[in-house]
Amino acid sequence: MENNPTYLFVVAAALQDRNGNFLLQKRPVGKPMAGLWEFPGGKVEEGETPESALTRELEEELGIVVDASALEPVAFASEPLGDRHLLLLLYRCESWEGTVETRESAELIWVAAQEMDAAEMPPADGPLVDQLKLLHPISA
Ligand SMILES: Nc1nc2c([nH]c(=O)n2[C@@H]2O[C@H](COP(=O)(O)OP(=O)(O)OP(=O)(O)O)[C@@H](O)[C@H]2O)c(=O)[nH]1
Repeated sequence: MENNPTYLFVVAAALQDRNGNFLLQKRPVGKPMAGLWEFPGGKVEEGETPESALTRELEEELGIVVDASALEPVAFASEPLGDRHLLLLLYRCESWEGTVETRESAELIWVAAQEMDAAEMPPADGPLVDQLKLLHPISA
């Protein structure tokens, strides 16, 4: 019988602006996969729900306040990552309070899902981007 994998439980946001573009941030130097573009987010900590973890991460990383009810599940990734197994839940969010600005000296870009193939992203993100391409346009 195989050992159970150790899960790396991560939540991330596809923040969408009024033009339909999504926010990507560059992973800072010093972290694994530094330099790759990713959706803002991070690990779910003990005692947190996925949604509370994501609202915490968005405030820490970008200085915005998001209501959990504004997080719309859109895709997930499940795949080996090093000696662990990544479970990543991606939510779309198109409403928040405050102005998006990095609190972690990360580079930020707003980009259409159709243009994300040009951005170098972690391997788990390819299928997530494909799902974003299928989404309906944002509500007027
Ligand atoms: N935030 C985010 N993480 C991703 C994405 N794709 C992906 O494979 N990951 C992986 O998910 C994990 C997230 O961990 P992290 O180190 O960013 O989380 P964190 O902010 O809680 O980090 P820290 O507390 O260690 O500083 C990393 O292994 C990262 O490579 C993505 O699009 N966004």
